[in-house]
Amino acid sequence: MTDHITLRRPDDWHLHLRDGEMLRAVTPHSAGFGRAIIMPNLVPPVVTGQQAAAYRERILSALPEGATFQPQMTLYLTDTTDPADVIKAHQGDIIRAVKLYPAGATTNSDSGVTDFDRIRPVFEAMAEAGIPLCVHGEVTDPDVDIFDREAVFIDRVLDPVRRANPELKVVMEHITTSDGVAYARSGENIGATITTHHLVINRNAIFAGGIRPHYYCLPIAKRETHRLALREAATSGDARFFLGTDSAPHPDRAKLQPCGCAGCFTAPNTMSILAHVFEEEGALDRLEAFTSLNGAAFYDLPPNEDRIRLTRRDIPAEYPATIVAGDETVTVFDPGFPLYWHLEDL
Ligand SMILES: NC(=O)N[C@@H](CC(=O)O)C(=O)O
Ligand SMILES: [Zn+2]
Ligand SMILES: [Zn+2]
Repeated sequence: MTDHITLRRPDDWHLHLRDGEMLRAVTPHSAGFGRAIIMPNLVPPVVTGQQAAAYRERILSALPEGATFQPQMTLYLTDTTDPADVIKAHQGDIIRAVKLYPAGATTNSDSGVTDFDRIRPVFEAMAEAGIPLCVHGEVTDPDVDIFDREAVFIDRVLDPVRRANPELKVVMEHITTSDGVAYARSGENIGATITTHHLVINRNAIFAGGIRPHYYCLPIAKRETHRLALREAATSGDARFFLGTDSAPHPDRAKLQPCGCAGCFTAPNTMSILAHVFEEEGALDRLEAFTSLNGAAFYDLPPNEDRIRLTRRDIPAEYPATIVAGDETVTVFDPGFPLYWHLEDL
């Protein structure tokens, strides 16, 4: 049995680091990644190049000594985003991508896009400059069942946007369904991130013996057939699929509420969980493609040069059940199985 694997340093193509005390508490847990696409859904959101540059500095100051982590910033697209500002921020090497949240789809998305016609000039400018659009792909129509919102988004929004802008590079963020997998496979200029937790849990986990707020995230976990489709895609080696953990910390106080926040905090144990999943699928030799090669290639970046090692030991890796952020605690995602793969920095 394989007992260790060496990978190029992984990247996380979808990450929430928040701000303030939370930023300082969670950033060290992602510092072992080479790069990460940093989500802009702060309060208020990161909408200008200037705000992205300032946020980048705050992230860099929260890194532990010696970390090589490079935050890749994004702008939060609104109905009033100025195409010229997007282009300028990209040319100035401040941003790597632009993030589309349909208004109201998820955490801190109130300023998201309500009118796709108004932002057409932004898409055109991005397509021309080769700036990827990262999409939270769920419709917000309350008449659409929450488990169908991704599939309906593909038909009603994503496919029309891509037909109107075939040159626009699009990342379907945190896909959760076989529909998402099939759509990502269907065309050009498209990629899809898959989270760690959606490879592990299906929707039963949210209701196992009672309500489990720490397994509630958006898009919500779907039925088992979809989890299996995600596993197949992630472990297939297909270059269109890559890791975006969507590690999304919330204070436990905000999760454990009558109306609790969506998000799973997976940064501390992601690589150990992924090694477990890929081993179960007999695909350890394709873990590096998923975590360290495919995403970089999509973003036209070279893979990281340095390496990490994962070693399988008899004693499970230890990780904290919660971390402290100022006066708050944040619960770490519990995959429900022991983690025998230990991560070492080389
Ligand atoms: N994934 C989540 O459940 N939550 C994310 C937002 C998002 O990525 O949609 C967050 O910012 O908390
Ligand atoms: Zn999202
Ligand atoms: Zn997210």
